Formats: sequence, C-alpha cells, structure tokens
Amino acid sequence: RKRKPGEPPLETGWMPFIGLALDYGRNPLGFLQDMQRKHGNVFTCKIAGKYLTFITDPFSFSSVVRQGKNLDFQKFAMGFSQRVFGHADFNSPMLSESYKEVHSIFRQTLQGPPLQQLTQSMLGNLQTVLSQDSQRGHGWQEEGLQSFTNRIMFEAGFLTLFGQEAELPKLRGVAKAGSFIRKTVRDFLMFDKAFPALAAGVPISLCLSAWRAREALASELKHSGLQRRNCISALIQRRMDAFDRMRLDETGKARTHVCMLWASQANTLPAAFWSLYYTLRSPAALDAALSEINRVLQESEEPLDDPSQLISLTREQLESMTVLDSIIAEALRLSSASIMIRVANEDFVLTLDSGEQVAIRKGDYICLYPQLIHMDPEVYPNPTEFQFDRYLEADGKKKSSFFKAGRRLRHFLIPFGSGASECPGRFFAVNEIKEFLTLALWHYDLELSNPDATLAPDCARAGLGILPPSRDVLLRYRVRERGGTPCRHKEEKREE
Ligand code: HEM
Repeated sequence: RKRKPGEPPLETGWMPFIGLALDYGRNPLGFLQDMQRKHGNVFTCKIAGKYLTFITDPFSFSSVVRQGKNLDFQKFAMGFSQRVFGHADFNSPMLSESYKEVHSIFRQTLQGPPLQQLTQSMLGNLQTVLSQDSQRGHGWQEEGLQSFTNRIMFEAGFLTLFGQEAELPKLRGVAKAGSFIRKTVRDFLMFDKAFPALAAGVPISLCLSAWRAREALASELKHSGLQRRNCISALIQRRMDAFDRMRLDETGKARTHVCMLWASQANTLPAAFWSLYYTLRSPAALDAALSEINRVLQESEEPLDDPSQLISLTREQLESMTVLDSIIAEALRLSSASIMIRVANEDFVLTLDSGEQVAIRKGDYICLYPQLIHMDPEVYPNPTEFQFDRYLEADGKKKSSFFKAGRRLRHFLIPFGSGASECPGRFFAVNEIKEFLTLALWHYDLELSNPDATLAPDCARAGLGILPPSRDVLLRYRVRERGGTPCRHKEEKREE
C-alpha cells in the first residue's frame, strides 16, 4: 500500500503482514508516543495485516466519536466477541433487529433506579462475603492483595448480577456455595488469562484451558441453572427473557452470559486492586479516605459497634465521597490502557478539530488511545505519580477542569470509552469499588508487607482495558475492633 494524497503518514515496517505488530506489542504507549513525535497527531500503522489510523489529538476525539455514519463500532466489537465467547452472530440479518432490544437493556438497567438497586445489592453481598471472612478469626492474616480483591469483588459482583442459589439447605448451602464460587472464580481467571492471545487472533480451540474454563462457566450459566437462583438482577433477567424470545440454543444463551460476566468483572477486579493498593501505599490518601469513611458512617443511624448490623450507604452518601472518587479516578488514570476502535464503512474525509482534513480508506481502523492523554505531562504534571487528590478542588468538590495548550479538555479521563462504545456499567463500577474500599478499610486493619517496593502494570494486556499488576503483593490484615476508629498508618499500629 502506498500513501495517497490527503492520507495520513504511513508506517508499514519491513515485515510482511506483521508490519509493526512486534514494536507496538512490546510497549504500545511508548510506540505511539514515538510515532506522535515523528508524525504529529495523525498517522497510519500497519499492524498484523490491518491498517490502523491513530488520532492522538484529544480535541479531535469528538470528531471520531460522533462519526457514527462512516465509522462503525458494532461490526468490530461483535466480530471480536463472537470469536472469543462463541455466541451467535448478532450482526446477522436474522438477529440484528432483536439484538438492538438486548443492547438497549444496558442503559435501562444500569442507570437510574435500577442502578441504585444494583448498588444496594452489591453492598449487601460485599458484607455477606466479608462476614464469612471474619469467621476465620481476629488475628493477623496474610494473603496477596490481588487474591484478596479478586476473591471478595468477584463473589459479591457475581451474586449481585446472577443472584444466589435458592434451594440448598442453609448449612450445606454455605459449604457448597463456597466451593461453587471458588471454582467459578478459578474458571473466570483461567479464561481471562488467555484474553491477550484471543484478542491477538489465536483461535480459542488452540487455548485448551481457556476453552474448557469458558465452557465450564457457560454450563453454570445455562438458563435451567439460573432459573434456580434468587434475586437475579434486572439486567440478567431481562437478557434471559430476550434471548429466550430469540430462540437461541441453550449453550448459545449461556455463552452470552459468560460475555456479560467478563464485561462486569475483567476491568473491575484490577481497578479495585489498584484503588486499594495506591491507597495503602500513600499515608495521605489513607488518612483522607479514612476521614471520609468515618464521616459518612458516623452519619448512619445504625449502631456501628454492633457487628451484626449491616452498614447501609444511601445514594447521597456515596455521591458525597469525593475523596474515594478521586482515588478511584487516579487509579483508573494510571492503570487504564484501552483502545477505542471504529471501522471505516466507506472512503471518507475526516475533519479534525484543527480543521485539518484526513482521507480515510474503507475498511481501515480508526483508533483512539486514551492513555496518551492520561500520561500527558501537560495535562497531568508528574503523570506516573499517584496523587490521590488530583481530581479534587480545594473545597473538596470533584475537579473536572484539565487543560492542554491553554484549552480546557472535554475528554481528560476516558477509562470507560466514549460515544457508541462507552461502558454502560461505568456508574455501577465506580459505586462498587467505592463500597469495596469503604468496607475493606472499615472492617480491617490493612497493610502492605512491603509498601516501598514498586509494582508495574502488566503491559501484555495493553489495549484490553485496565492493566492488572505484573505480580501479586503481600497484604497483612486483621478484623478491626468494632466501634474504634480505623488505624491510620503503620506507625500507629506498631506503637499499639
Ligand atoms: C472499572 C471497571 C470498568 C471499566 C474500566 C470498563 C471499561 C469499558 C470499556 C473501555 C468499554 C468499551 C470497550 C470498547 O470500546 O470496545 C466497556 C464496555 C462495556 N462494559 Fe465496561 N468497564 C468496567 C466495568 C463494567 C461493569 C461493572 C459492567 C456491567 C455491570 C460493564 C459492562 C460493559 C458492557 C456491557 C460493555 C459493552 C457495551 C456495548 O457493547 O455497547 N463494564 N467497558
């Protein structure tokens, strides 16, 4: 392929088909920053046989996101999802109309009153999981922070979306439910581990463990099994009804639920990890978070020194927790590495914010890479540093004015995508991480065994969302005495 007049600068690399895939794959952010320095804000790269045009100027993001007519999101996303999860092709003429209804369920069940219901249900489920933990005793325990976070968040999130097993007698039920969820989280993590390979195009039939794990999850999520569960969320119940009306086969329906399970957990688990990790590493962040949690919980009417009493948090209380909001936003900024992809439906000319016009060819991918903004020192001074109050104004309100070249940015933090592909679960995700931080810091004294050791994100998952840590780190925790104020930092605890 040769660059035509009006087209962006083209980099093809010297390797046939592969193009620049290896350079890009080694360090996507560094690669794109180099390209940006060399070519400016728009350039096309050949990567694994595809031509990807990157638009790196944040002021031009809206031009891409609003190009619904020429740039398609569904075609790419659905093809990918069908290949990885093995569900039906919902773009096919037979199913595409009915799938529009399924898609509209996201907005109807993840916003407004259903969001409040889901958030309350998550709060209850987190406390159920934590109360099982408390039965292990009151001494110090050790566990990897990632394992701790995954275990608690996965189980509570799973129960919130897919409900609880109904018919088991109570005592046996606890044991059975425990082994069921342990197997489910293992299968989930096994499947998720193969995601970078699957995203790179390796067929799932070649990733045998991932295929087995996916099918095991699907067999747990068949409608016959789900119908035996109580308190299924409106999101899953309405999807079940819609897929029943579409007359998909039972395994096909179950695989769509695996897809939903993945969407609801794969980014949330690492985001919850980083939020807690950075809080525990920064005495100032921990102090501010604990003050906020104390303030909000002291407002509650429940007696906080009674361990049998469930903690409740109203929508207003959650919304008032701007320190936790800022901690979560900062953790997302540092760990998010998603890529937003649209496919050009036809040859067309894209007008950028500067007025510059760029010719785009049919079939090319147009890509936005938000990490370029998240790590831009002009927008975020010392971008690799965790600053818990980066998203707080001096008066404690949320900060939303960030600037580049003297202009205020509309898109300054994009971990949830934007436009047609914006994550419909974003409000729930932030609420559940806030609840997790509140409960974990309230229920436990927590400390990292080695808070000074640095921890890098695992870049092998760049492009797929929130990067997990490259390794787990050891956490020490013990159930906190009820009624007391949570310990602030390690020194205080040592003095005790
Ligand atoms: C911190 C947590 C989360 C992050 C960072 C995140 C991020 C994202 C991103 C970037 C996308 C767009 C992907 C693309 O452009 O191809 C997306 C899509 C999606 N997310 Fe999330 N997500 C999170 C949590 C959740 C949760 C908790 C749910 C559901 C309960 C959820 C449900 C979905 C769904 C269903 C889609 C696909 C939407 C569509 O097809 O239009 N996400 N998410």
